[in-house]
Amino acid sequence: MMTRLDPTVPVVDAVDLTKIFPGPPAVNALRGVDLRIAHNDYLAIVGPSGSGKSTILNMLGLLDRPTSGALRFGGVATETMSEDARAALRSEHIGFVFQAFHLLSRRTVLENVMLAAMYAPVPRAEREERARAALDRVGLSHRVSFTPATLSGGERQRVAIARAVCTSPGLLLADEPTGNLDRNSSDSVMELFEELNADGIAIVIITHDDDVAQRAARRIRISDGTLQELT
Ligand SMILES: Nc1ncnc2c1ncn2[C@@H]1O[C@H](COP(=O)(O)OP(=O)(O)OP(=O)(O)O)[C@@H](O)[C@H]1O
Repeated sequence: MMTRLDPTVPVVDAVDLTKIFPGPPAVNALRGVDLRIAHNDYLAIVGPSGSGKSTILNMLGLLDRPTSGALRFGGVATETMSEDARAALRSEHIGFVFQAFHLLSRRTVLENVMLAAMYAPVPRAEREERARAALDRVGLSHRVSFTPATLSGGERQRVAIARAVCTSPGLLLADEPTGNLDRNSSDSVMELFEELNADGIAIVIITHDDDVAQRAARRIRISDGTLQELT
């Protein structure tokens, strides 16, 4: 069964992370990064191209390992974990949203969302109900049997968000989620993030859009692999 993260423990506590891509030439993508994310945080990461935004998001999402440093997820040390154990943590506690939606074009909206539940410890009998609830949550109950191609960009991103949250993760990681959207769709995605955050999901979002960054409660600038908290 699913277990929830303890809200009194940071969702992520990263200390002195470095990441060196060996190359050649070797790239120091993260240089001594400390980052603590609380269960109610809403954090935007901004920074120029190549500064390390995707690299840090991949660490937070347990998709990649640091070269050195420590990263605790929900209070649990992840450095010494097997890939299988990391994948299990990821599918249970972390939702991902991408700029390009990454929906399966031949599947319906409902099937796309149900697929996320298949990879998480959600009992088979609960998957459809969970997926329908998540789609209701993002305002797309009337689109369950459509295919992604028939939806607007904003609707597609809301399906992707439903897919990310249908397993009730404690952390939502979003890489340029509004990068392909017009202002109106972007605003509705941001409203949704604010509601999800108020419901207790920690959110980390990479963005180039100042308006999007301004709506986050916390902002961090990354430049050349070093973090700076903005006030
Ligand atoms: N697999 C890799 N092998 C070698 N170098 C890499 C690899 N991945 C990233 N890098 C380098 O690490 C640095 C940080 O890359 P990263 O993708 O984190 O930047 P970013 O801030 O996300 O950029 P963008 O905004 O363009 O997506 C860059 O110099 C990049 O070239």
